Amino acid sequence: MSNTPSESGEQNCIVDDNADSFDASDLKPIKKVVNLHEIGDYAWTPLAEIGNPLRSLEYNPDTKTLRILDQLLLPGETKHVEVKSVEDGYAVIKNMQVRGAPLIATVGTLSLAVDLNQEPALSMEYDMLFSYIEERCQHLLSSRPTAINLKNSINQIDKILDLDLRNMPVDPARLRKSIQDAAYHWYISEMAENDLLLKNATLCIESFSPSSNYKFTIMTICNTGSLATSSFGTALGVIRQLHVRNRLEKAIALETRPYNQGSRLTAYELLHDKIPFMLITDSMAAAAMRTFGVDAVLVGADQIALNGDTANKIGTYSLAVLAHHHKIPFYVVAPVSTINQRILSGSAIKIEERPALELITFNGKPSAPQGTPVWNPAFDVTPASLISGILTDKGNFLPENLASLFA
Ligand SMILES: CSC[C@H]1O[C@H](OP(=O)(O)O)[C@H](O)[C@@H]1O
Repeated sequence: MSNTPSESGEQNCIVDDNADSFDASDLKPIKKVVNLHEIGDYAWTPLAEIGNPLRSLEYNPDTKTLRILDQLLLPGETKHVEVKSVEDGYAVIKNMQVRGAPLIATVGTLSLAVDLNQEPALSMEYDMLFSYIEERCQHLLSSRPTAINLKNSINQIDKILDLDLRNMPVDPARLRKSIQDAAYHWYISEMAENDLLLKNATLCIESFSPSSNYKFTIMTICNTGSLATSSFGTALGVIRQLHVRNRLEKAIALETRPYNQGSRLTAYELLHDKIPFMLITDSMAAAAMRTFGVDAVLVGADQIALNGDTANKIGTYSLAVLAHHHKIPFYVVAPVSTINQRILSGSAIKIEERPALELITFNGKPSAPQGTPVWNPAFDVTPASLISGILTDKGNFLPENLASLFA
């Protein structure tokens, strides 16, 4: 937005429709992170030692069998679906039976491990198997374009393919096992990185506490918990940690139209864990910030550019603008596997558009006339200027310092 003084001295605002950042120069963005080495001793108990999360998936590495919790049916019905191939993996991701950037990567990669344990892969010669794996990976990648974790997990598979090709003599059984081991390693690593992420992020939030027993009120959007990861979650994982550490007053969860990850999934998780919270509509966010003394907004991510611009569920950008206006710290909580090292800014992030039907129906019933024209992007991009910090498994960063992770 730029102002050009008229002859009378009044200022005429010329709105720059292409401005990708909210530049309210009278409001300085809150930029503050703290890391473990700055705090010293920090009593920490991994959530895994406290309780079991809701499990979004079950994988048996011996039998190579995979089941996922069908999130389209939650909260009304708890039903598991077998994933027996990459095609099944593609379908459950595309249909959002599983969703959440970290979980998408883990389910997609494990579906490849399952696929290679049966025909036709089992009887393929090396060259055909190699091409088959490449094609199946590309198919998985086409399921949902914005969540970068899947691309990063498939990059690991590509590295194995390259290495295996140089390891003579070629052996299809060895190749299958390498890919299956890598998929399982990605799954186990996702859980390990979640613990580190929660330690770093919770420490950072707690370090802003005005007293040692202060309880935080945290606002969050979408679902970033055990139903978006293989473990306890990112932003919602921090809310879990604050609760078990007796440092949470309440969470304020946005329902997150139109898929309603907040009302259907986050409320489901918070009730399951008996965590104090309240559900609000997306349109209530500003009034809630003004009414309930929100201490911080914590959100997840689907893709983070090297400058810290962050793609996340649609509505996140408006939440960042509101947080900025209300002088509330706004944090992105995400594993490093959500960072896209190949892009410098958020303008390069491809935003997935979801089917119109998801916007004009609710629970299968019309919520708008058939044929209503809609715009239904699944994500938006929050500029780094509105982000107080990016909290990761490898440390907490001011957005402008994020690229140092890869220097
Ligand atoms: C752990 S971050 C999950 C991330 O993914 C969600 O999107 P979707 O439900 O469409 O997969 C949302 O953007 C969350 O922040």
